[in-house]
Amino acid sequence: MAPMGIRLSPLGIGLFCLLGLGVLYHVYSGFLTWRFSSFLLGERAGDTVDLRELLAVAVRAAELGGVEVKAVRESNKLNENLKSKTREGADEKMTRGDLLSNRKMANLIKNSFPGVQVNSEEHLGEDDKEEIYWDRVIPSEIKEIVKNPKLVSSDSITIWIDPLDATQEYTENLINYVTTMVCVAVNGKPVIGVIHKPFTGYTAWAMVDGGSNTKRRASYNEKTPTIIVSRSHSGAVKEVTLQTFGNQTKIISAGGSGYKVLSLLDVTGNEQETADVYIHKTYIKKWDICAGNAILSALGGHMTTLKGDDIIYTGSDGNEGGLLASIAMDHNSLVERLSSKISSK
Ligand SMILES: Nc1ncnc2c1ncn2[C@@H]1O[C@H](COP(=O)(O)O)[C@@H](OP(=O)(O)O)[C@H]1O
Ligand SMILES: [Mg+2]
Ligand SMILES: [Mg+2]
Ligand SMILES: [Mg+2]
Repeated sequence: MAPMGIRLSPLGIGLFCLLGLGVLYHVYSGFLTWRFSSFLLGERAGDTVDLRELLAVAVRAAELGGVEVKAVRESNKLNENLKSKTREGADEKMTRGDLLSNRKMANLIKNSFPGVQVNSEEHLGEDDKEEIYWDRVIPSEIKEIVKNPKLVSSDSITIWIDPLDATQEYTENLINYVTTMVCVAVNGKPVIGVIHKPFTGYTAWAMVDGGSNTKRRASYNEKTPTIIVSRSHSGAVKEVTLQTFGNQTKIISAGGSGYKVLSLLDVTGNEQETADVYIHKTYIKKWDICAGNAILSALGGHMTTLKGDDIIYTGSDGNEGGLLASIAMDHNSLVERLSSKISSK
């Protein structure tokens, strides 16, 4: 008999310890898995990263950012302010939705892959840092489509984040145009694209030579295409489009570069208009277009400057040459049709 009247059986002690270990494992497993695989995979500059993991974290980041975007819009406290002016003199707005989404997206990606270059539209200050990590679980939907890991050097990677695309429309409560986007470029080529619609919950993703959860439509009108263009940064795009494709050409004005790329795909049932070609005439930033470019490339489509040049997603954040995006069409012939009209505008 023990002094306090409690008999300590070795079996009981063993079971108690096992239970305790189980609880500790449950609480810390995500963190430990992350630490351990960081150690194994290595995310310091010059080491390798798995593109399939980057795809999974990009999807997670776009979804988490989307939660913030939606919550701020629903709170009606946008704290809208003027960030700057575009070259054409339009207001470049920023809201609490842009900032909070950026905070989630940029922290998640930077913390989980500290060795890769991340360029985000919004600034992440010291006070904005958050200890959030990806749990390193690749969703089964991704594993079923992208069967194998794809290792590349982390030095070759540039990630582009747009925490809220179509801010102008967001402030006008035209929420269907709004997306969050992540793009992974390898040696400047857009290879992974994620476009998420926070207000419908739809996410399109694709990896070049890897697979995609979205597809092209069954048919496109190449002869008299429906053209989708910007509603708030249009420049002379309508004029040029009508001169190129004729006065009967249907032009859709829509907000958001992510939204306009989705309009070229088979995403019916997600509150999407559909179009055949996306044209943008003014200056635009790489975080606005990289994800769409990657998705189109993965599906066999094209996004180029208006002159047909590839856009390189390293270095400066601006794209000077406008934008022409198409899929399942003779892209070169579109470039030729446009080029004579562009040079005179
Ligand atoms: N001339 C320009 N200068 C700077 N950004 C531009 C631009 N034209 C378009 N953009 C950006 O490209 C995105 C899509 O624009 P649009 O809706 O006009 O097609 C928007 O991104 P953000 O909302 O992320 O800032 C917008 O700010
Ligand atoms: Mg944008
Ligand atoms: Mg933005
Ligand atoms: Mg912006």
